Amino acid sequence: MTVIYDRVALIGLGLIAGSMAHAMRAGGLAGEIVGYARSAETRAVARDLFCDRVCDTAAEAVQGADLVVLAVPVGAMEAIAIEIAPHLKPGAVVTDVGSVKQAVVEAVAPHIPAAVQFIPGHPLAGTEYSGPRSGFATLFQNRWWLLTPLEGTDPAALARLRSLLDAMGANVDEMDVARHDLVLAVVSHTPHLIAYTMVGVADHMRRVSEQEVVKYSASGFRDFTRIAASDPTMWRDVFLTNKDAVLDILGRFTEELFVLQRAIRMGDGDHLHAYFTRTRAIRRGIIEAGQDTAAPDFGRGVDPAKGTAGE
Ligand SMILES: NC(=O)C1=CN([C@@H]2O[C@H](COP(=O)(O)OP(=O)(O)OC[C@H]3O[C@@H](n4cnc5c(N)ncnc54)[C@H](O)[C@@H]3O)[C@@H](O)[C@H]2O)C=CC1
Ligand SMILES: O=C(O)C(=O)Cc1ccc(O)cc1
Repeated sequence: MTVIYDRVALIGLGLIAGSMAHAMRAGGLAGEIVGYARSAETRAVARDLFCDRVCDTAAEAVQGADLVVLAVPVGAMEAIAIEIAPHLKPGAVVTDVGSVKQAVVEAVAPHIPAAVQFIPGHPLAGTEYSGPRSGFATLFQNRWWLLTPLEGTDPAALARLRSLLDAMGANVDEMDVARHDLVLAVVSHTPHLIAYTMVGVADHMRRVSEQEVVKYSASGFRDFTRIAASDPTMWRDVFLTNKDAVLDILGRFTEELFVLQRAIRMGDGDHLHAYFTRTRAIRRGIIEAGQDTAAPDFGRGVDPAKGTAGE
């Protein structure tokens, strides 16, 4: 039980902020946890469940805070940064948890005073649930937490933030901002878009085939529905702000899809078999690297590297 920051301010009190607060409380990592959310109802729930104190404005919440965490949708970051900037304590650290980094850096960094360090971050951990009741202390256990420090970041401030994330159970890594957005477009953003699309197709089908799609949905589709139940505001902002990287990956995805489509049409079993053998090896590589719990799980719940994947 070592206090790492005397006062932590959480701006936005949903899944991620709530999980951070639970984890900090469980580990005794913060002297005081102060929170701000737009709605009085969210503030009241957060006060009951995980905040020591809540404030009616973000400006008030950050006063005297040693660490400020921006945990709102990516599109809301700039307005918050503008509001809190004049009230930040010199020497404080501001971090964020947004799923996209370039857009957040552009929206937030220009407003942060020189006496305050801004260290952007992103936990690769989440669920399809949102809001102040959805958080839990173990969300970040053995999950990646990527930091994308900017030029001139104070090494001591970075080390302190890393020690907090570490104490919450996360595996911390540092990455360049642009690389982060490209990698996340591959492992998280585009897969989410594909899930949204597939569930949309099934919804359309349901109108044709009545209840069968829901009744007989096997686990591949059920995983898609879980992902497609994620917060619409958050994901709208992800796609609007990581536009270039997602469009790049989506272009590659459609090219591959057309090749597979043609192989099916032509009855080219050899092509399909070779392709699926290659993708199975990628899954095996993830398991062997011990990363199966630290990466977003878009899998079918059955491990093809260990047994039969059929159902
Ligand atoms: N949900 C997930 O699986 C993950 C989310 N993230 C990122 O974390 C951030 C927060 O996400 P969650 O905690 O999941 O969301 P959430 O929906 O559970 O909580 C968001 C909070 O922000 C507040 N908020 C929303 N719009 C706002 C606005 N315009 N102005 C001020 N406050 C506003 C909401 O009232 C709520 O308190 C997002 O930037 C998201 O990209 C990062 C990793 C995983
Ligand atoms: O629930 C899932 O499968 C996720 O992929 C969680 C997630 C969502 C958004 C992120 O930026 C990081 C992780």
